[in-house]
Amino acid sequence: MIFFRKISTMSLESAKKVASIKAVDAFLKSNSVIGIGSGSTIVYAVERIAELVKNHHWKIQCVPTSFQAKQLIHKYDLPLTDLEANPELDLCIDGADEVDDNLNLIKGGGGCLLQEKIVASCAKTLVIVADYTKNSTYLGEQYKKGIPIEVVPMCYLPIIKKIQENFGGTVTLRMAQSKAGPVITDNGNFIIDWFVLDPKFNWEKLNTELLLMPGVVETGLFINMAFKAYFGLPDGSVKIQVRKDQYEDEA
Ligand SMILES: O=C[C@H](O)[C@H](O)[C@H](O)COP(=O)(O)O
Repeated sequence: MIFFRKISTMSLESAKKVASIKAVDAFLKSNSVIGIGSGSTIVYAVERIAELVKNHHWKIQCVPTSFQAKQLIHKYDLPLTDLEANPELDLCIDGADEVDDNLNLIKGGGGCLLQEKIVASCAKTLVIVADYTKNSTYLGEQYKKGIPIEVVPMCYLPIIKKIQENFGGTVTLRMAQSKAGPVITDNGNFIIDWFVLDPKFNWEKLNTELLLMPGVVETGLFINMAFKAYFGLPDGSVKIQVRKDQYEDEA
């Protein structure tokens, strides 16, 4: 039993790695400013970025999307920058918790959605790297942990109540694992997770309505933002998916 579990964990990690390598090889160019996403998959992308930068003496600058991303940039000795020095990015590469068939995303499973969305919104191109478990037809098909929403701490309870009353489902405050109390984001806020994943939802409209609620800082719904997603598959190959309204100029 233990043996089989180990095999399946290894293949998931390899899937993250092959997807990351393929995406970075396709999109990374010298003299560019890159947004670095957060999570476990992005680690492989940063590893590959560092390899290419070192081997080809490329010049790039990296904008982090979280404390973790900043640490990764330092670890791999990549040049760190920010949106003040570089308000426009050439590329942002990031992971996702789920990707639907038109490249709408759920993000924030690791609590990093706000800076991720800001940095992605400043990039010409957002590329997603993920393993095969993230590749869904609709949001909520496989990701069962709810939609992460970052909120101002003082009003987490009224927001929970309003979301439940207005949209249904249940919303929970995300609690920390190794600390008493809630998860505190890199921005000093709380995360609530909304458990209603109805495939019939108009996610764009819903996202706008959530963002209009005072105290909601950002949602983990990334609608019409990603250009291309790379999914590592169990057999070692990579599936590439492009947003339907985008012109495909690179296979
Ligand atoms: O808050 C976390 C971020 O949105 C991550 O990009 C997302 O959770 C995917 O992470 P992972 O690559 O670990 O699945």
